[in-house]
Amino acid sequence: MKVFSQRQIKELENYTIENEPIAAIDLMERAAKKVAATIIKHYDNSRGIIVFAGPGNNGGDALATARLLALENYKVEVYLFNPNDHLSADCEANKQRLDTLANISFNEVTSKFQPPQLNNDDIIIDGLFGIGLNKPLSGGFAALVQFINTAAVEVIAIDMPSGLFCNDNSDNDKRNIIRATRTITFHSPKLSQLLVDNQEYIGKLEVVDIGLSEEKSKELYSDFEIVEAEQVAAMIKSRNAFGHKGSFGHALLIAGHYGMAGAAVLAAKASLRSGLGKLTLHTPIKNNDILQTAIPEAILSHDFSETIFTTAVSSEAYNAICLGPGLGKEPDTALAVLEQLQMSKKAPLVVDADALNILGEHKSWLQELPPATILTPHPAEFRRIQSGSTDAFTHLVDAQTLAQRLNIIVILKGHYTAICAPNGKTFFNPTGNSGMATAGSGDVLSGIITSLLAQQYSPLEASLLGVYFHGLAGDLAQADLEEECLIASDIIKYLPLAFKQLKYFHK
Ligand SMILES: NC(=O)C1=CN([C@@H]2O[C@H](COP(=O)(O)OP(=O)(O)OC[C@H]3O[C@@H](n4cnc5c(N)ncnc54)[C@H](O)[C@@H]3O)[C@@H](O)[C@H]2O)[C@@H](O)CC1
Ligand SMILES: Nc1ncnc2c1ncn2[C@@H]1O[C@H](COP(=O)(O)OP(=O)(O)O)[C@@H](O)[C@H]1O
Ligand SMILES: [K+]
Repeated sequence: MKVFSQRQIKELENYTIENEPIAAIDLMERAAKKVAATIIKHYDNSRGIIVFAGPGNNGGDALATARLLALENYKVEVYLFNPNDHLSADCEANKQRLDTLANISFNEVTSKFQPPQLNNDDIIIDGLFGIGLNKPLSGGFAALVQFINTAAVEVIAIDMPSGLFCNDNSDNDKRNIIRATRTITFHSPKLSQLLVDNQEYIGKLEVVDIGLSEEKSKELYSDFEIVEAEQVAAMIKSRNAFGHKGSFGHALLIAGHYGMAGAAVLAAKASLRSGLGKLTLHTPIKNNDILQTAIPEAILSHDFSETIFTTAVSSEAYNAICLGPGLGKEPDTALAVLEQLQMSKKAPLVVDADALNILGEHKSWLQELPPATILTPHPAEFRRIQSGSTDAFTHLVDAQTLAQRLNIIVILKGHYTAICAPNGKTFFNPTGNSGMATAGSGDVLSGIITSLLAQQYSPLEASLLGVYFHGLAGDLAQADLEEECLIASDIIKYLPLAFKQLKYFHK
């Protein structure tokens, strides 16, 4: 599913109006019916509804929704804010349509606003501004947003929480953005709705279909996409019935300083549970007993050091290499990481965890990353290697720039993990849940991706498929175990089910 810009959504709307064809006011009515139906689904008509409408089409949606709810016997109080004595045509038309209804209290605010008394179980509908916002809110609208945000009632935003831009909010004044309980957005999620920073404004996101042209949606190009099950299911290779362990790749995992052998176990198990033929695990000598016991399927390669990684390994024998889980950051390990990067030009490479932290301390070494390398930073790791910013949109842009500059893939982990490809495209992953916010989940992901790389999936396929599988296994685990109880090993335990679900997606 593509994620469209504000301009593209407008284009889609105009195309639909001209070619369906449908009058703009009827498209607004269709949108409002979806909003009203969603509200009716969640809240019965004992709840008082206070509608705040702005002067544009978002306000028009809000007025139409107010009318539809009043017709369902909700008690509705409307405030239409029209400080410049100018309403969009369809907002004006919906204002006229309200006139015919007796059971709505309607107030048009042109200058002074007397805030209403609110009861605790009232619901505010925020229809001030949608995707047409063109500058941060200020003045009277900012004051109104602050009033709404201090009210102890549920707030439902239409299309966007008012004050939030569709893309970049890094310079926005965050005090002047509606903090909604629920946002009902039209057609598809907007970019800012996928970013962690904005969740406190969006609340629960619901996407409603308002019948915009599918033909035009297909035609429009977007750099941003949300991955779909069908798309990744189609990537899965069939397994040769006559295949032997050499047919399914030999991966090298360099992981686990003494005291962090668990990271190596998790990555190793996840790789073997994802179709890999053979795994060599390079690790300090002291990890021998625990690893031989915990993961007998892996072949061990011992470092010269008892406790840390100090010696790079020739990449010749391997189809994929993973460098980083639980590696530590000792100076000798850092030098070995540099050497490993220089020696890994032949096999596709995944760089994770402490190997990323080492790159953060030696930024010039990023130049040594072989083309098509996959980096898997969580936000703190990404800050160390690339971006001083704490803003999620800036992170995304910086990750895209890094991927393009070094011709690599950057997987920015989190809810809606962003997979930034070297050609400028970014894919958001829809699977996964907060139960996966538990130590070791990232090691599992590196293991899965490395395994897929070794099986000859392209770096982009391995990233998209790996991240999707990881999240799906987490979701299946969560369905049985509850988020609170999930640990990283459970993600591995549910990988077989995740594979099954995707492999038989089309059957
Ligand atoms: N795009 C679609 O497919 C559809 C859109 N609809 C609605 O239309 C909305 C977009 O409508 P509009 O383009 O009229 O835009 P909005 O209603 O979001 O806001 C535009 C109005 O607000 C003013 N404005 C923008 N930023 C301001 C600021 N910081 N301070 C004060 N005034 C400001 C603009 O000058 C304009 O008058 C969508 O969010 C959605 O709610 C629906 O009616 C139906 C379908
Ligand atoms: N709330 C969440 N929703 C979806 N996925 C999540 C969530 N929290 C964490 N994850 C996933 O779990 C993994 C955590 O990785 P990471 O932070 O590197 O863990 P660790 O370093 O402990 O192994 C990432 O793949 C991330 O996308
Ligand atoms: K809104």
